[in-house]
Amino acid sequence: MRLVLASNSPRRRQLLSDLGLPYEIRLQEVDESFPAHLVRAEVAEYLAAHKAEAYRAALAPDEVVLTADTIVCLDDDVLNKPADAAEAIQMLTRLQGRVHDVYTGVCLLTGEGQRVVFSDQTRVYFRALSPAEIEFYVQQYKPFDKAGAYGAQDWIGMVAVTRLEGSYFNVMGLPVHRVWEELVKLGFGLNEVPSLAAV
Ligand SMILES: Cc1cn([C@H]2C[C@H](O)[C@@H](COP(=O)(O)OP(=O)(O)OP(=O)(O)O)O2)c(=O)[nH]c1=O
Repeated sequence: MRLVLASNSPRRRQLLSDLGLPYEIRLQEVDESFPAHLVRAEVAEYLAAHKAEAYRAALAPDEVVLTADTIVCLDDDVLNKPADAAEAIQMLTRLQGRVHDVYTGVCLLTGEGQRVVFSDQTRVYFRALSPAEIEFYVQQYKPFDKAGAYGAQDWIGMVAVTRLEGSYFNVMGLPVHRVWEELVKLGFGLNEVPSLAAV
């Protein structure tokens, strides 16, 4: 089986590399809109599965494509990527001092048509941030490629996140523990992970 990662996200590439399984990148433009009636956990799974469908026709029988989508949920709202600095500041002003949930949906689709879709939830606690801290973060880090306008792995993660319930890697964009578990079921294994001596 050969693994294909269909993702533009540098965090997902890094996490999958750290997991140790060899993979190839494949990319195609996919629309990221979703039906309004879906509830939170369903949105991430829907988008991950929707992304995978774009690759189905071109998959070789021995390939499995991995797609994912991360969303940030606050109250009843889904926060996607901010369009500009003003929207990023607005999102972070809402998130500061609050608890929110991050969902990452993942789809694994094999060339033979087997499809596994799952999602993971992490609860993230933010302490109160000052307007100056929020503005500093947005100006310096320009988090426009990140759901909810923040990266738990960068400066704001250090100064704002006081507590996590669930997987940290899930917040970064890939619930690697679940990905590993499902890939093992599909036939991947330790024999594909290079030993430390060989790295
Ligand atoms: C909440 C949070 C999100 N993110 C990132 C993960 C995702 O890359 C991004 C959410 O956008 P996604 O639409 O999930 O992913 P993407 O468009 O970057 O990549 P692709 O669709 O090609 O796979 O936000 C962080 O890096 N850190 C965080 O703490």
